[in-house]
Amino acid sequence: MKNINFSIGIIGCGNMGSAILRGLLSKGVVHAESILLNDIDKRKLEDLSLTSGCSKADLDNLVPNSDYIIIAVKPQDSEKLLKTIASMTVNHTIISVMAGITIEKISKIMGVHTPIVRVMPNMGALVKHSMTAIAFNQYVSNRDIVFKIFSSIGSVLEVEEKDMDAVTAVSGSGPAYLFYMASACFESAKKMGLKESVARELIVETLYGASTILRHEKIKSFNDLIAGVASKGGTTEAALNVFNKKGLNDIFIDALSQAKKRSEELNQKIV
Ligand SMILES: NC(=O)C1=CN([C@@H]2O[C@H](COP(=O)(O)OP(=O)(O)OC[C@H]3O[C@@H](n4cnc5c(N)ncnc54)[C@H](O)[C@@H]3O)[C@@H](O)[C@H]2O)C=CC1
Ligand SMILES: O=C(O)[C@@H]1CCC=N1
Repeated sequence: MKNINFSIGIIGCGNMGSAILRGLLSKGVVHAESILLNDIDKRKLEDLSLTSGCSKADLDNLVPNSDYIIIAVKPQDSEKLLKTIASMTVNHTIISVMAGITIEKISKIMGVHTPIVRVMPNMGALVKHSMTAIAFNQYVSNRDIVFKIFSSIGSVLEVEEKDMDAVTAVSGSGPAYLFYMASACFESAKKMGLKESVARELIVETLYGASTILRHEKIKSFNDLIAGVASKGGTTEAALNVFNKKGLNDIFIDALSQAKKRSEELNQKIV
């Protein structure tokens, strides 16, 4: 990817902030010298700075020297931080990856004309397979750069901001649902007497194969894909009958709607 001349500040270098950083560097979107890092956890910051070659910076150094500021702290930690950086920003583009916090809330603190991007990536970012949804306010002029930043960690999709809480429930939290399912299959495999190493290999490769099929067969319905596995009167059908009888579909609907509701609640917790 062609290197472009702009600078990025990342505030919050935990799971998501550091995954974005690695994507940016490995895809050559910006050089390490053009990225500044900030985190209240000094040890984490030191380690990441050493391994990435990016400088650490206090906020009063990071903000004036970054064109794009990525906020990757927990939503609950954001209000004080946003208030602190509000007085230092001029023409900066603020990119929030925080669950729940709306563009309206951020602009209330940062100023109404501030260019703001609300982004929802996911943990696929660790292996450059994030599904990242992006919503802009009207003041963002350089959308291409935002797409480039997040293309470095996987796929990107522009969405309407009103859909972001649902997106968060579906793809933001989504990897955890699949890990949960993997864990449930693992427990069940062990109960049936399989060795842990065997069970893990079976589950991991099965998920990998199934997600690869999903990607290749984008136009096939999910039900057709299920039908391709489940023979009439066979083993899969026996398992699916239990899912249906116990209402697993409704459990998913309930669970994801709780995740969406929580995203909305997080927004109520600031200003
Ligand atoms: N982990 C995930 O799968 C996803 C997370 N997100 C969002 O990304 C954000 C970060 O989540 P994670 O990386 O998982 O959390 P994390 O806890 O791993 O990282 C947050 C980092 O922010 C730092 N921090 C806290 N207050 C700070 C402050 N005032 N100034 C500077 N640094 C500060 C913490 O020390 C920590 O290193 C959250 O808002 C979350 O909603 C979005 C999509 C997926
Ligand atoms: O659980 C959370 O709140 C964050 C947002 C999506 C994934 N992790």
